[in-house]
This record gives sequence, structure tokens and C-alpha cells, in this order.
Amino acid sequence: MLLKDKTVIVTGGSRGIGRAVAVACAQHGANVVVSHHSHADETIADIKALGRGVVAVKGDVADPHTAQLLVQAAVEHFGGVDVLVSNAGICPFHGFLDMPLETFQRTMEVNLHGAFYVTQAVANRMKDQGRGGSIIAISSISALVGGEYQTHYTPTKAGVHSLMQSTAIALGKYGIRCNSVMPGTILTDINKDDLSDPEKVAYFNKRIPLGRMGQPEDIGGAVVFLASDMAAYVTGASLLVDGGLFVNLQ
Ligand SMILES: NC(=O)C1=CN([C@@H]2O[C@H](COP(=O)(O)OP(=O)(O)OC[C@H]3O[C@@H](n4cnc5c(N)ncnc54)[C@H](OP(=O)(O)O)[C@@H]3O)[C@@H](O)[C@H]2O)C=CC1
Ligand SMILES: C[C@H](O)[C@@H]1OC(=O)[C@H](O)[C@@H]1O
Repeated sequence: MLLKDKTVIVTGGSRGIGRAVAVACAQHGANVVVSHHSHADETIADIKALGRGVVAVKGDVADPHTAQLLVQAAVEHFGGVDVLVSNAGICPFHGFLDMPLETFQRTMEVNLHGAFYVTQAVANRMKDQGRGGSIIAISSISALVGGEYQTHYTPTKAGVHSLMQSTAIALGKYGIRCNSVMPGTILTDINKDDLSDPEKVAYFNKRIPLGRMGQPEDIGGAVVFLASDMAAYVTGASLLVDGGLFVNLQ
């Protein structure tokens, strides 16, 4: 049990990577607060089945108030917060030259501004608690490489990675570690439509040295490690979890 009796906040914990991360933390003994903006019934059931505490908070991470609600829920239900996983994100694929303003703005507001708001709110609580903590942003391989239909999205993933580098410096004095996880292509709702193209699926499966695209569960271990005392001297770092996709040029 690497996270016994820790309290973990996971934004976007209702589906996909966030749900898998929330369950992985609970499997390692954590109580979990998950944010969503629709429902998180399945995640709640998963975590209760593990005998751990779980609270779901409905809110849009692009609204700074949601971050306050998450901290408040962690304090009220579990006495504080030890780990933040800033995971909530969107990727509405769209071409660059005709990108609608609202698509660009919304992607920035959810993925980058939302990460900033929740990181700042949780870090302030962690500082007041005086026992350090671990903050993990779910960045992406897309922080390091581009995508024709992701010109609005890849800057946000690079941005959250950079946010962790700078907050690692700002928060080290409080014993708060900040790191990013960079998933490759993971089969979730975010890319369900994009990966309905068999040619794209074949391209990824050929390009990825491990021969398959990732599952949300493939991300949980990296997050639990960075959340735990196993990573006590790790901050300002990033961890690619991509099956070897990034390094495979030829
Ligand atoms: N899948 C992949 O290949 C990769 C994903 N990532 C990153 O992983 C993270 C999770 O993505 P993934 O699990 O694939 O996506 P999904 O679309 O499967 O899940 C997105 C999650 O984010 C929540 N969410 C979306 N918008 C908001 C919002 N405005 N406020 C609060 N919660 C919100 C959703 O909540 P709700 O259910 O209520 O809509 C849902 O829980 C993202 O940051 C993404 O950029 C990084 C690399 C690769
Ligand atoms: C949405 C993409 O398919 C997914 O998200 C990312 O960050 C990477 O670009 C993945 O391919």
C-alpha cells in the first residue's frame, strides 16, 4: 500500500484516465475526491467496492471556484489533501486555419487555466497543512510533439508540463513535489472518434514498440509512484508512459 490513508484529489475522475488513476490510488489505500461535470457514478462504485472513501464534486475546472470546492470537500470529508492529480482535459480535434475562436479558448481554459486554478488552490492548502504533498499534472506526449488537428491542444499539454516545472521550484520549500505524466495514445472517449479510422489505428499499432495503444489502467502505476514516498526526491520531472511511441522514429 503506497498511499495508505492519503487523500487524493483527481480532476476529471469520472471516465478514462482519471477514473483509472482514482481507482489505482484507492487500490493503494487512498481516499479520493473526484471532480466531474456530468456524473462519476462508476468511479464511486469502483472505489467503494475497494472499501475506500470517495466523494464526487460536480464542477467545471475552467471555473476557479471548482478548485475551492474540491479542496473544501477533501477537508470536510477526509481532513485535508495529500495528492492532487490534475487530469481533466479535452481535445476537440480541429484544423488550424479555420479553428473556431471558442474551440481554442475553451481548450485553453479547461486544460491549462483549469490546471493552474486547481494546482494553486491545493498548493495553498498543502502549505497551510505543513506536511508537504505531491502534485501531478497529466500532460502528454503531445507536450513534446505536434498534431495537425491539435494546434489548440498541444500547447496546453506543454503548458501543464511547464507549470509543474515552475511550481516544483515555487513549492519545494514547503515539501510539495510537482511532476507531470505524459501518456502516449490511450484508448478513451477523448479520441474515440479520431481512432475510428482503421488506418490511424494501424499506424499507431505499428509505430508503438510495445505493439498496442495504451489503456487508462496503464497510467495508474506512474501516478501512484509519483504520488508516493517512493518518489520522495522527484520533483520538476516528467514521465513518459507511451509504449515507446515518442522515441520510435525508425
Ligand atoms: N487519451 C489519451 O490518449 C491521452 C490523454 N491525455 C490527457 O489525459 C487527460 C484525461 O483524458 P482522457 O481520460 O483520455 O479523456 P476522457 O474524455 O476520457 O475524460 C475526460 C475527463 O475530464 C473531465 N472533464 C472534461 N472537461 C472538464 C471540465 N471542464 N471540468 C471538469 N472535468 C472535465 C471529464 O468529465 P465528464 O465525464 O464529466 O465529462 C472526464 O472525467 C486529459 O488531460 C488528456 O489531455 C494525455 C495524453 C494522451
Ligand atoms: C487526444 C489524443 O488522441 C491523445 O491525447 C494526447 O494527448 C495525445 O495526442 C493522444 O494521441
